[in-house]
Amino acid sequence: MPRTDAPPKDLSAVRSLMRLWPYVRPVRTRLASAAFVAVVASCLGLVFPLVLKWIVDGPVADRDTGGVWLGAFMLLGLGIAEAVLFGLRRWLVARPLAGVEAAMRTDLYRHLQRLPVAFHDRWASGQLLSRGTTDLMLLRMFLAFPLTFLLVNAVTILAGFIILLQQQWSLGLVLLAPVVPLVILCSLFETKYSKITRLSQDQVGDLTTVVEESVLGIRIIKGFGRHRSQARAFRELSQKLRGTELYKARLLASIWALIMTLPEVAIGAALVLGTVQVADGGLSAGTLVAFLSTALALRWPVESIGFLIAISQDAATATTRYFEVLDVAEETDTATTGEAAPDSSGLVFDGVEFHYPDAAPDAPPVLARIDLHIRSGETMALVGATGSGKTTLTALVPRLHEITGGRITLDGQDITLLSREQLRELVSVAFEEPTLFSASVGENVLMGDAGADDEALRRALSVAQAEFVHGLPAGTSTQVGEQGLSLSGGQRQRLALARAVVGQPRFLVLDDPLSALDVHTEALVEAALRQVLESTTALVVAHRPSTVMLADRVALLSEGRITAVGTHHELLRSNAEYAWLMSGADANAVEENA
Ligand SMILES: Nc1ncnc2c1ncn2[C@@H]1O[C@H](COP(=O)(O)OP(=O)(O)OP(=O)(O)O)[C@@H](O)[C@H]1O
Repeated sequence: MPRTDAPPKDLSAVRSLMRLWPYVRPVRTRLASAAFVAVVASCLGLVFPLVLKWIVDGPVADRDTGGVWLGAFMLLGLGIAEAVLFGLRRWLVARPLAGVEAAMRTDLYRHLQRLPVAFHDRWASGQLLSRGTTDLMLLRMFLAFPLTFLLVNAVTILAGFIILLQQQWSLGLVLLAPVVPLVILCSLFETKYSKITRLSQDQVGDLTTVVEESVLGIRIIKGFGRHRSQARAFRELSQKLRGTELYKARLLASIWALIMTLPEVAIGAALVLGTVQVADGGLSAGTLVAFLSTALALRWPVESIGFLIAISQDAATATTRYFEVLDVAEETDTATTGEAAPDSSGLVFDGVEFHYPDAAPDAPPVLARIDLHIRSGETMALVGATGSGKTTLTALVPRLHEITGGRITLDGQDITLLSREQLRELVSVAFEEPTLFSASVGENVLMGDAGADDEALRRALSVAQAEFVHGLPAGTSTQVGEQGLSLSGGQRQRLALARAVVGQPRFLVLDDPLSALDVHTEALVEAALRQVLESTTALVVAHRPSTVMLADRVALLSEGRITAVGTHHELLRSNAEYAWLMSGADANAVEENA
């Protein structure tokens, strides 16, 4: 399973979250208004004790029933106003935050499409999926709730303590006493929690990868009766995640217990001291009621801090994980206008060298000193033992991987100096593993040339001997299932071939495109392909003599080097490795047909 390669950057939570600013900027007015409304609503909660003080020291002490009713209506009005303001806050943030999440998800998807193949080789798909789903959901939750409430609670606590100190400064100081230990405890908690939250989110990514692999590989799992071992592997991973989540919960529970206990003890102490002061006549009963009501009103803002810090830390980790992907450089376009005018020299590999970015530094290159000239209009077959580097060589032409030495030219133009758009117009590819998308048959083929018309589609289907599509329930509009799994391997390969030829490219790169066809269909496709190859310059990876026969010449790739070039018959006579490879293929073909 490929894994992520980005080392987690040790950014503080605030610095990580600051990176969200470009996405939050467009909705900053709404968010600021929502925060303002929430601050007002929360501070309204602090007015209740003042009204209570007025009721106790005024109408209750004076036995004024009318005054008590007036106080009760004031309290009711305050309650309604508080509820309406909190509702307004929710309404203000809901729509813009859904927009922020959608914009971030779109950017991530767009960026993933532009990242080099080497990146996708290294990163597990589940890690990318979890960043685009759970991580973004965490971020939306953070922007909707903790971001506002950290501010709201801070303002409320500040305002509350000013009121408390004004009412009775000595009791206020008693309540302030737990602040210092709480700040120290919260900062210790944050450090521990940030590590465990990173681990948990990475484990969610690993779990997503396993689910995705199992769903895509369900045929293999069932075919080999591996469902029990797969389920066991999944259980082990989910147990690990469960352990991490339980540890997280324990951490959260312990900080929450401390955050709740210390203020409660302080309130208890203030209550005892306050009662003594009332008994001594140094404090009015109304002031003590107001004081204690204010302290109780501050309980939730204080107690929720642990929970808010935890969600903020989850969000900071999610932000780091999101930007780990977004910070990876996209493929660059180095197109220059001063490039030589095209000639008709065909496809030339000139001293090409390549090693995979993740290969060990001392490992020999996968391809070394490749010099190969495929003349304009010529078809060159590429033959070699398994693992000799054929697929790698074909992937270099459309720049799925960047060469690490030498150069490749198409009709005299260096491929690294062409824009990717120009390159895609010149070169078409079909791989051994034909990938189709959840779209109609026609749309899948037209991916090869978005501007192609119905006539071009019909011609491409005919060339690839894919006329079976006309017999499908909705013809070319028939939807193919995920990854084309509703079609047979041979049908998928023919559609992939049709996709490669639909744009009538000048250069065609085919990686053993006929491997999944039966002998009769292969003969038909070959006949049609022969016509296409006449008008293009082609490099075709071939394993069987029948495919080699389509080519004008053959290049033999051996351990990453071109060791012989010639016609099929020349090489059969003069090259033992080639003769062995071809006879091996023959033997296989005989076995297959037996
Ligand atoms: N993404 C990758 N990262 C590192 N090494 C790779 C990667 N892909 C392939 N290789 C290595 O490069 C070498 C050549 O692989 P390649 O797929 O090009 O061979 P091939 O000739 O096409 O084989 P086959 O005929 O079996 O398809 C192999 O040793 C393989 O292990």
